[in-house]
Amino acid sequence: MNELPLKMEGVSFHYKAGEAGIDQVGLECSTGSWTAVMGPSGAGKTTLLYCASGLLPVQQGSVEIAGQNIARMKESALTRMRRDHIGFVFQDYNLVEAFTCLQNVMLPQLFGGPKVGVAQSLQALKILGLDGYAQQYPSDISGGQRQRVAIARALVAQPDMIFADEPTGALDTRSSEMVLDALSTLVESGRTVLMVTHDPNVAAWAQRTVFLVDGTVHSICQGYTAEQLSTHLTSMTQVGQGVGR
Ligand SMILES: Nc1ncnc2c1ncn2[C@@H]1O[C@H](COP(=O)(O)OP(=O)(O)OP(=O)(O)O)[C@@H](O)[C@H]1O
Repeated sequence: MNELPLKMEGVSFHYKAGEAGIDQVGLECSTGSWTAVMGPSGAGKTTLLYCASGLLPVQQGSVEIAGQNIARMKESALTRMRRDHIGFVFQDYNLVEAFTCLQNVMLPQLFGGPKVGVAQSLQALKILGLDGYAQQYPSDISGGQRQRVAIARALVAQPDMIFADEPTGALDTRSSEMVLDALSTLVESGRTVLMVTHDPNVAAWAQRTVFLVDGTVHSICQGYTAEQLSTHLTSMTQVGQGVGR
């Protein structure tokens, strides 16, 4: 069995008929790859991520995660799929404030996810530079540390796919680097990451960047530097505004 962790074919979603969304998006992510999604504001980046992860229902096309088409799944099966195969790292961290960092890392098993031991969870916190923070509560730590707790949770749950939406959005440069290092650790351990970002410096950490314009895939750039991505994004923005068409 050698299924792609993520395969999207002809995926369309519109919030209202004839209005903005995404159109006929195709995207394949191979195991252990890191893909960034960039594009002008309103291009459909978050919509793509939500369709890929089953948070929005696909109206046309198919989305396969680990070989299973989620576009036609019932909600209960989709919930199981998310629990067993998907990790989310979003800008608002998704931590439970009433739980310690350690409890947050162990959270997925409360919902029937894979059994994760205390030692394994402490090790994940350690890998993410959070040694000594296990008994702290989210309200007592910084944004970057909170984000790394969310990544530690993704690390122990070992999902096939990790969806990240502006994972460094609210962080300073040093915290951003620690979070991106943490995502690198996940990718090196064979996880697959699809990440939306508006920041070329963040996208440059990924192996390739998909550019969306007006809800469709405009181009895919492999191995670009932050500067090259920035230049490309500027030209996209002009395309998005109708210049250069
Ligand atoms: N809940 C919604 N209802 C209606 N329209 C929406 C909704 N969410 C997003 N849109 C519209 O769909 C389009 C794509 O939005 P999306 O958030 O996916 O873009 P984006 O590329 O992530 O934008 P940004 O970079 O500004 O976050 C935009 O025109 C947006 O206004």
